[in-house]
Formats: sequence, structure tokens, C-alpha cells
Amino acid sequence: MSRTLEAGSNPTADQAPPLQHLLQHWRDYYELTKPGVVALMVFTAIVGQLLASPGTLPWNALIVGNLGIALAAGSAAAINHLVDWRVDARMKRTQGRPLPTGHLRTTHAVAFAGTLGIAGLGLLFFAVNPLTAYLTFGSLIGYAFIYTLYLKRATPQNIVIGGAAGAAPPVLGWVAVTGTIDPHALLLFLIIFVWTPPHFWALAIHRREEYASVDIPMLPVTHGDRYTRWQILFYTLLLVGVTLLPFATGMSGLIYLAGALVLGARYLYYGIAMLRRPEDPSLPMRSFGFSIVYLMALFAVLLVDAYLPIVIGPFIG
Ligand code: HEM
Ligand SMILES: CC(C)=CCC/C(C)=C/CC/C(C)=C/COP(=O)(O)OP(=O)(O)O
Repeated sequence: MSRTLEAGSNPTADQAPPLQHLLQHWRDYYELTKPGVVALMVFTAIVGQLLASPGTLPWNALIVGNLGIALAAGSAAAINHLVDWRVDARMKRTQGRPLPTGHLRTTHAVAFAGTLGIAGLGLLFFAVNPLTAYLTFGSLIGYAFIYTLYLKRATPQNIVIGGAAGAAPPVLGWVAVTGTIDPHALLLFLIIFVWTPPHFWALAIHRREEYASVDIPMLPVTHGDRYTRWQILFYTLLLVGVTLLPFATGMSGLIYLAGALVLGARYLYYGIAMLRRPEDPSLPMRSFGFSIVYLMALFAVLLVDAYLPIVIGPFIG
């Protein structure tokens, strides 16, 4: 077996005492947590928290709650690296990760994931509220085990179903403040749930050959490039419809409506362009990049819409 296929063969990782080992390899551990993804998830959780408590800052949920959610999500991401390291070693995009390269041993990664998970869920249970801890635990199991271990390898609908775990953070944030599941929080869940397929399938089109080579049944592998592009357009249209719901239900106002329409129009442009110009190899990854800007901006606009009147209210009487 080649060295890149032996997870955890690095001798310096073996011998150093635990603290020194952590300091030496902090970058590898950091990478295990998928920090970019977790950062956006925490942002959506913050928006959930601030919408749950207009006008007052829910400090405990903001600080302890988000720390707990980030630790649990980082733990789930590290378990995903552990479950997938053999597959990751065979795909160009992922072969430089800490486990396939042998920068970290699997036993160390197991200890790291376990510590993060217990710390995160413990914080949520004891210092926030039990319901937030239960729901976060469900999301962790949903992503790390149900999606990664089973769905990812079983069906091209893997990311549609598995997307539920990644869509949970605004609900987790909301529950961290109120202790109950609010229908408005479920609207935010629905937005991320419907956003996930166009987010991921654009990347999957670009990486179709890699997924095919490791027998992961992503939609472009099982149903082809063109069918996936139509599905992306279908979900983007659905997304534009779903993003109107916060306005339609009176949860958000005109600032949000304008932002959602402008962002939705841009996202639809990518969906249509990908169908009209299948020969343009740059479009799928540009659409993937825009999906991240889109979600960040949409949640930022939700916040601006809710807080602008509170912030400028005193100045305009
Ligand atoms: C099942 C659901 C999801 C799947 C399959 C998925 C898949 C992916 C993949 C394959 C990448 C590329 C990682 C790389 O660059 O190697 C990625 C990046 C990213 N995803 Fe997702 N994603 C999902 C859900 C989410 C959710 C719910 C969020 C946030 C709310 C999110 C935010 C991001 C961000 C911010 C990046 C860029 C990370 C970076 O460049 O560091 N994703 N996603
Ligand atoms: C507790 C809680 C909120 C949990 C959420 C967990 C979480 C970090 C979800 C991330 C979703 C994601 C990046 C999926 C890609 O996995 P992949 O295996 O398809 O992608 P890869 O090939 O890049 O690893």
C-alpha cells in the first residue's frame, strides 16, 4: 500500500506528548473541522438567534450556544474525514487532507472528534438548553453517520436528504434563545435545505469524473450532466419561491424582499447559463462560488431587514 493510503503514518505525530503534538499539528486538526463550512453555518445560527430576539442581544446563546454548535459541527466534519479517508485519498480535490497524507493518525483524529463532540454537546446541554443539545446531536449523527456512511454511497439523492443536517443551524440558534422550535426558524431551515442541491451539484458536475472513479453515486454520475443542470435550475426556482416566504408570512419586510429578489435573479442567471452554455467549463464552479456568496448575503439581508428599523428608529423618531 502506498504511503498516501496509510492514514496516520507520520512518525512525528506518534512520538510528541499530547500538547506538543496538538501545537505542531494544529493546522491539520483545524482542517479536519471544515472551518469554512462551519463558519457559514455559525453565521446562519447567529442570524437565527438575532431574529429570535429582536432588539436584545441573547449573549448566552451568541457566545456559548455558537461555541457548542461550532464544536459539534467540527466534530461531525472530523468524523466525515475519518469515514471517508480512503475515498478522499483517491480524489484529486481531497487527497491532500490530513488523513490521506498521513499527517494525522486515525486514532488521534478519533480522539479529536470525540473531544469536540462531547465538549460541544455538553456545553449546549448544561449551559444553553437540552433541546438545542438534542437537535445538534441529531444533526451530528445525520451528517457524520447517516449521510457520510450510508446515503453518500447509496443514492444520488444523498445530498438532498443529508442536506437536512447542514440546514439545521438557524433552528439550533433559534432554539438556543427560546427553547422552542419556532415556525419562522423552520422557514430558515427550508431555505438552506432547498439551497443545498444547487450548491453542491454545481461542484459535482465539475468533479464528475472523480466521483465516478470512486463509485460515489452523485447525481451527475448516475443521471448525467444535462439532467443535473435541469435539476439545479428546478431547485434554484424552488429556492427563489421559498425565499419569498419570510416576506409573505410577515416575518421580514421590503428590504429583505428586495435583497432576496436581486440575489435570486443572479442565482437563476447561473442556473440558466449552465443549461444554455454547457460547453463553458468555468460556469459550474462560478455557480458553486456564487452559492456561498448567495447564502451569506441572503442571511445578512434578513438581519439588516430586522435590525435596521431598531438601529435607526431612535434617530428618525
Ligand atoms: C449535504 C450538504 C452539503 C454538501 C454535500 C456540501 C458540499 C460541499 C463541498 C464538496 C465543498 C467543497 C469543499 C472543498 O473545497 O473541498 C463545499 C464547500 C463549502 N460549503 Fe458546502 N455542502 C453542503 C452543505 C453546506 C451548508 C449547509 C453550508 C453552510 C450553511 C455549506 C457551506 C459551504 C462553504 C462556506 C464552502 C466553502 C468552504 C471553503 O472554501 O473553505 N455547505 N460544500
Ligand atoms: C452539528 C451540525 C450542525 C452538523 C453539520 C455538519 C456539517 C459540518 C455539515 C457539512 C456539510 C458538508 C460540507 C458536506 C460535504 O460532505 P462530503 O463528504 O460530501 O464532502 P467532501 O468530499 O468535501 O468531504
